[in-house]
Amino acid sequence: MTQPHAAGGHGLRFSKMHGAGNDFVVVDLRHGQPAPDAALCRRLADRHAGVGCDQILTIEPPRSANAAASYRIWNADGSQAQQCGNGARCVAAWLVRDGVARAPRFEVDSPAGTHAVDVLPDGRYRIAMGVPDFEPARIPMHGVAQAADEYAVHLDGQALHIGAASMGNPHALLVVDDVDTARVGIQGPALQREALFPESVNVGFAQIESRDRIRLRVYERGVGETLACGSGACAAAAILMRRGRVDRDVVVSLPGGELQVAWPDETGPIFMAGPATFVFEGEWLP
Ligand SMILES: N[C@H](CCC[C@H](N)C(=O)O)C(=O)O
Repeated sequence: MTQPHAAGGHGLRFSKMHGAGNDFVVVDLRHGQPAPDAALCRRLADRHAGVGCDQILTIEPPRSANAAASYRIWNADGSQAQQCGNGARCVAAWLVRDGVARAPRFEVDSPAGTHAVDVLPDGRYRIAMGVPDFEPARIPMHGVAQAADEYAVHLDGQALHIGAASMGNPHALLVVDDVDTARVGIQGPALQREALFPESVNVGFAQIESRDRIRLRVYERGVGETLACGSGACAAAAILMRRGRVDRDVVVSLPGGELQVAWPDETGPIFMAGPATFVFEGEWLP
């Protein structure tokens, strides 16, 4: 596959960004360059021989009438994903810097839908992340007829109870007493391998500190544990709000930073606010 070439250069120009420590290579494909294939994504994501990132985000022409642009998402292992909350904020910041999106409010399209973006006075970005979906067939979960607050799974030699939701991408949640001692590296990949999740799953481990504060670690599909997961923060908050364990507006504290998640109306979108940071600009040499 030929390398997508930026105009004038020999290589692929990119922006390195992160959202609360979840880091990205952002590539502008609005001028017809081909999307990266799985092999190129793996090379870009490699933290020794490549740039190093959790996901690759592409900026592409809008798919809906009023959006400034659309984006797509590839994990470090080359697999494609339908949503990336931290990535959505970085795409929004990229579009504002590029001048194609006008603060304070515009829209972006993801594979999961169209999202309103608010540029907040403190420099954070708030994304309407869509309505969390608890329907097992759409998460997807295999062999589960009815949505429930908890599902029993036998994992890591224990009988565990998980929550599950889709933000366009699949999420499972385990509530733990202490995220610092949670068996993230064992139970995360083990749950991903379960037939229960035919498309694998992002696995969150949540400690409820108060009714308006959750600590969360996420073992992501296609990456492993990341410093933050925006769609995972939304899924965790939505699951715990639905169970009545937390209020409708919570701080989600992840190893890489804090996100604010609010879900005022169960029939409406869940909102996630947080930072988006530019780190450097680069050129990928073929
Ligand atoms: N690993 C995820 C995609 C990235 C999600 C995460 N980085 C976020 O901020 O939402 C998946 O395969 O569904």
